[in-house]
Amino acid sequence: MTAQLIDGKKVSEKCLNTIRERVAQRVAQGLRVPGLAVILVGDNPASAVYVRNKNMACEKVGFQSFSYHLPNETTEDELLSLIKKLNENAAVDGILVQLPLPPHLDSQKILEKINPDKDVDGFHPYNMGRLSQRMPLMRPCTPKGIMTLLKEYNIDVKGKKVTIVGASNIVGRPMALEMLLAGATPTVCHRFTYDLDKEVAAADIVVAAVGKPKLIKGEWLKEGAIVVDVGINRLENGTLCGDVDFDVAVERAAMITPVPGGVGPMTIASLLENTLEAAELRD
Ligand SMILES: Nc1nc(=O)c2c([nH]1)NC[C@@H]1CN(c3ccc(C(=O)N[C@@H](CCC(=O)O)C(=O)O)cc3)C=[N+]21
Repeated sequence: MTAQLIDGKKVSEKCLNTIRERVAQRVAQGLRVPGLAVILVGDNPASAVYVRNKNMACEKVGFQSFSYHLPNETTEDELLSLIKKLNENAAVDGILVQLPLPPHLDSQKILEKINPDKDVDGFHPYNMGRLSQRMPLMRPCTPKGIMTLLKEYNIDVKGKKVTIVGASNIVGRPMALEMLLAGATPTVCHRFTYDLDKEVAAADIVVAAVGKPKLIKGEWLKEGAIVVDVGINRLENGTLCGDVDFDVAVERAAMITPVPGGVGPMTIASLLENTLEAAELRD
């Protein structure tokens, strides 16, 4: 069996079209265009690519985008005063501080200063707490995008065993909360997990979010599993590769997301959805 590809690029374009129409309706009603502010500190080359993709997506849907590229030496006070200014700016509905930040900046401390109503990443403890208590407001973009993608492909997660590999604040943990909310039975694996291969083999759905190329072997998968690969690893030859050994996995899985063109574009679609929702809530 060869797995069906889950086309995140296609689904994300459909999401962006819906957003574009809703923005046009807002404008027709005399409402303001949603505004998204993206702050990039330093010059991580991968971050620069993502920020460019976000700006292009904003343009596509008709959002106003505010882009801040600060030098690597930016101090905590300087970054906090920019966040304060954006919290107070009525034209800004969403604020995103691109991670990772340079090591001298404490990202947790900084993210907590974003007004939770404008926290379109969903990383503020208030929004994480809301999700953990089954009352989500702003939902972290990558897990949200994955839930949208599964729904588009009519994959019902209720009752399914879902193994999530990676327990980060930005993907693994909120992914587990989204899966719980949707009625799945999630298991979260991390660096101290014994027998990762057995945890993966038990899963109906595997979500890989560790950032280690081909860590998840195709042979581990249950025959007919659904595989969601969040990893974006740039190899020395310049090509991108996921956390799953795709070539073997594609022969065992029923469905699989490619890298690129899988989860990445859905993350951006969710970010724009969150920004539109933030604007609607602030109207
Ligand atoms: N505060 C914050 N929020 C984030 O949402 C956030 C972040 N920081 N830091 C980095 C990660 C990563 N991320 C991606 C966004 C788009 C693609 C994307 O568009 N990927 C395309 C192209 C990838 C490429 O060509 O490099 C694809 O997978 O097809 C990937 C990854 C958002 N992140």
